[in-house]
This record gives sequence, C-alpha cells and structure tokens, in this order.
Amino acid sequence: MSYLKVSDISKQYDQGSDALVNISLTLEKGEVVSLIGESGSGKSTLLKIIAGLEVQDRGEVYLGETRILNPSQKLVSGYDEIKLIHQGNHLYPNSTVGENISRPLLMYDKAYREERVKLILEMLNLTSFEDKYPRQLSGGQQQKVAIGRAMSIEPEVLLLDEPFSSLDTIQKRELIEELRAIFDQMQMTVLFVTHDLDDALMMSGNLVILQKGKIVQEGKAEDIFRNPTTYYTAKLFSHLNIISDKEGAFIRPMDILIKNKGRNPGKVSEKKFLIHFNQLTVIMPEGEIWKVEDKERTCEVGEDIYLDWDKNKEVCLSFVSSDDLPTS
Ligand SMILES: Nc1ncnc2c1ncn2[C@@H]1O[C@H](COP(=O)(O)OP(=O)(O)OP(=O)(O)O)[C@@H](O)[C@H]1O
Repeated sequence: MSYLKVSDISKQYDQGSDALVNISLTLEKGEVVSLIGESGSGKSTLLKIIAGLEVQDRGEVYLGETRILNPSQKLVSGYDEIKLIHQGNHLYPNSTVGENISRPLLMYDKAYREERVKLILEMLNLTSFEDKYPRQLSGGQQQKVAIGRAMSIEPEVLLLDEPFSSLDTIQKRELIEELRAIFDQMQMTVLFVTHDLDDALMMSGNLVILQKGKIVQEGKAEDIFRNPTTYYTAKLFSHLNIISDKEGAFIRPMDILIKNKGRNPGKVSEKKFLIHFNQLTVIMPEGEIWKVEDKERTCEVGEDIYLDWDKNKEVCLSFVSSDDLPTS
C-alpha cells in the first residue's frame, strides 16, 4: 500500500477557474519526487491541501491509514507528520539557530530537546552555527535552519515549496545535493516543488509534471525526456526544432549532427558562446529558424551547413495545439 496517497483532488478558488483538476499521485515511504510546473499551475495549492492547510472541493489525502483533514474538518489545521516548507518560512530573528530548531519541541522534556537539536545540527552541518543569529547566516544556511526546524519534530513527510528560489545557482545545487543525501539517510518522504527543471532533476529522477492544474505526465526523467506525451513536457527539457515535412515531429538541438554536405541545408545566422557548446541559430530552406548545438565550436555566422540526425531521436507527438507552437 502506498504511503502518501493523493486521490482525485480538485479545487477551484473562483468559479470557472480550476486550480487543480482530478489530481492523483502516490509516494512510497522514503520516496523523493520532484513536482514541476510553471507559475500558476497549482503546485502550492496542491502542497497546502496535502498538508491539511487548504480546503479542497473534491478528493482525499491519506498518510498511511490516516485521512488528512482540511481546515473545514479540523479545529487546528495542519499535522506534525506533514511539514510544509516554503521560501517565506521566517526564522525568529532574536533566537539563535539552536533555539529556532528547538522551538517546535517546547512541549517535550529538556533532555530530548537538546538531543534532537544536536542531532539536527550535526545532520545539517550547522553545529558551529548553533549560537549564531539568523542575520549572521547566508541565505542557504537560513533555509537549512528552516528545514531543520521543520524536521525537529520528526515529520513523516516534507513538502518543499520552492524553498531555495532566493539562492544563487551554485548555493542551490549544493544545498539540494546535501539535502538529498540526508533525506535518503533518514528515509524521509519528500515532495519537492519547483518551476525549474534543473533543480527538479538535481533532487530526484522521479518527476510529476503539472500544467494548468492537471498532471500531464509522471515517471522517470529519462523516459519523459525520450517519450514526452505533450508538447509542454517535451519543451521543458530543451528547445524543439519543428521538422516541417513530418507532422508532429521535432528534433532537439543536442541531437543534431552538423555536416559539410548532405541533406537539410541551412545558413548560420547567429552564434552564441555557451558553456558546453556554441548555440547556432540556423535559417532553414522554408524560413524556419532552428537551434543547433555546435559542440566542436567550428561553425561561423554566414556559413552554409547541413543537418542530420538519427530518426530514433525525433520527438513525435500525436497532438500539438497550434497555441503551443512559437509564432515566427
Ligand atoms: N487564495 C487564492 N485565491 C484565489 N485564487 C488563488 C488563490 N491561491 C491561488 N490561486 C489561483 O490558483 C491557481 C494556482 O495557484 P498556485 O499558487 O497553486 O500555483 P503555483 O503553481 O504554486 O504558482 P507559483 O509557482 O507562481 O507559486 C492560480 O491561478 C492562482 O491565481
């Protein structure tokens, strides 16, 4: 039996606009899943409903055998077993790191509190910061303290709602890697919400993709990358070049081979130096604009090149709405 079960959840804030539509998903104990979706796709609403902090119109959430009650069904909303952490989780500015982490443990005896705080500080590599105040910490360290505070009462499930969006890319990657190792070690069940695919992949290879309140695809990242079912999921991973003589077929810039002669002629109109390759903009015979990765960095603006690719690498979609495609 699944551990965290979200069953057929729907939610409308205003009549006529769906925030969530028939959302079902399950997490096993110790599973870490990244939930990705653009702004307004319903990610925060879903996490709040899972945590018992928002009222859904339909559907249920279970943690093991326990049904999670929403604020209309329970006097004090929320559960110690399910902790929601977001960017706005402010620390108490006049309390030290140690005091912040021990705050939720006030009703426990002193010895247990001290032991738990010590353990969390060690786990998060924050022992030397125990007596410091939040203002003396970096943004990443403050977020770690917020997570430590949520973990102090030993929750079963952590729901992370873009908690690192204020951090720079390097800080964020290091923190995600560090936390992932801790979650594995503690067998913590985690749903990590982000709008950034790189962050999602750093945290977990198991993805759930949300678009306009609906789950459009879920599974292993590699499978979604190679076999996306919608244009939106395909486009999350990279730019897609439209293969004009094949309906619903696309080729990713990284899957294109650049040749001196052959088929698919094009003219390089722009070259951008990126970390792992030069990104070329190529004008194709019918005026289509393609993006191509020049890994050898040999092509120049104005050059005529020929493009080739393995047919197996083509992304073929059975339905593409004209609204999805770029207008050019
Ligand atoms: N309290 C509210 N009252 C009315 N509408 C709301 C409320 N909260 C969210 N919504 C609407 O519900 C939809 C989903 O919002 P939600 O915040 O869950 O999305 P999100 O994916 O978390 O977005 P973001 O990444 O920008 O935080 C949006 O259209 C939003 O405008």
